[in-house]
Amino acid sequence: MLEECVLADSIQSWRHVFKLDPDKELNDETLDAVCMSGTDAIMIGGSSGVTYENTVDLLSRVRRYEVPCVLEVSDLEAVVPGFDLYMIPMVLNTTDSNWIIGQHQRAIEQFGYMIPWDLLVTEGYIVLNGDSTVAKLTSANTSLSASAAASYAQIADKLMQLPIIYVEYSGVFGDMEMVQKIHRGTERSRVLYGGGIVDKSTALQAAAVCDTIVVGNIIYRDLAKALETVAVKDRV
Ligand SMILES: CC(C)=CCC/C(C)=C/CC/C(C)=C/CC/C(C)=C/CC/C(C)=C/CC/C(C)=C/CC/C(C)=C/COP(=O)(O)OP(=O)(O)O
Ligand SMILES: O=P(O)(O)OC[C@@H](O)CO
Ligand SMILES: [Mg+2]
Repeated sequence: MLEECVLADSIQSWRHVFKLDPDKELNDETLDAVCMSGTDAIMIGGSSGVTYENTVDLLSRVRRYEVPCVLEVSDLEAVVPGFDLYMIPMVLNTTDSNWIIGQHQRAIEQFGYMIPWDLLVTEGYIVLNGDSTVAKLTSANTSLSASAAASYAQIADKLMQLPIIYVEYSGVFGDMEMVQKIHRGTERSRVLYGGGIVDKSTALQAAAVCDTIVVGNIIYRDLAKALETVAVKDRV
């Protein structure tokens, strides 16, 4: 559990994050290896099938460990108290305002005075894998040139001053030149990259062009390969 005074600032030092999906089965042995791996944080989230029940269940299991645990909010029904931080995605390249501000407006109206604002961290998502569930769900315009993607990132960094830009290729390894261009054009926002990191090699390639890598699906397919990715923490 993080100390309150360093909560939101702590993301500035993260190099590696494991993302766990409450909608997927994970045995205790695998969870133990993930939580004890040396990763900087566990992010709980998914784009479908996330419920209050499966989120509470996973949080309570991760809480047996000291590693920070944050919730990436994708569904209001699954907002569970007790996380270290709440990551709030806004999809910058959506064609439907619901995914950039609509759900957020309704959430704030519904939760009102209960919102622990200090624990909320906004993520400007740039969704780039057109075949992913998240791209389809959010009607993202994924056919972007590198300069178009970089300009979305500059909106997040300079106009909106968001703490995080999340370059999301969920399911496939992305275009590292594009990620590098996004990163180079960003001054203040931390650039997270996720998608198709499946071993030490892909982890190192991605880590070279962003601030923080996020590793998801491989945990469920090949634990040993997933654990290799933590090696990025040894490199500057
Ligand atoms: C008392 C207490 C604890 C209160 C909590 C306070 C709180 C958190 C209040 C809510 C404040 C707020 C503004 C909430 C926003 C609500 C909301 C639902 C916003 C919409 C978020 C959004 C844009 C969702 C779209 C999907 C998305 C971007 C999800 C992020 C995670 C993601 C991309 C997972 C990928 O999942 P995966 O399953 O791997 O996907 P693929 O199948 O595509 O591979
Ligand atoms: O599941 P993968 O492809 O590793 O992607 C991680 C994360 O960016 C998903 O939101
Ligand atoms: Mg996933």
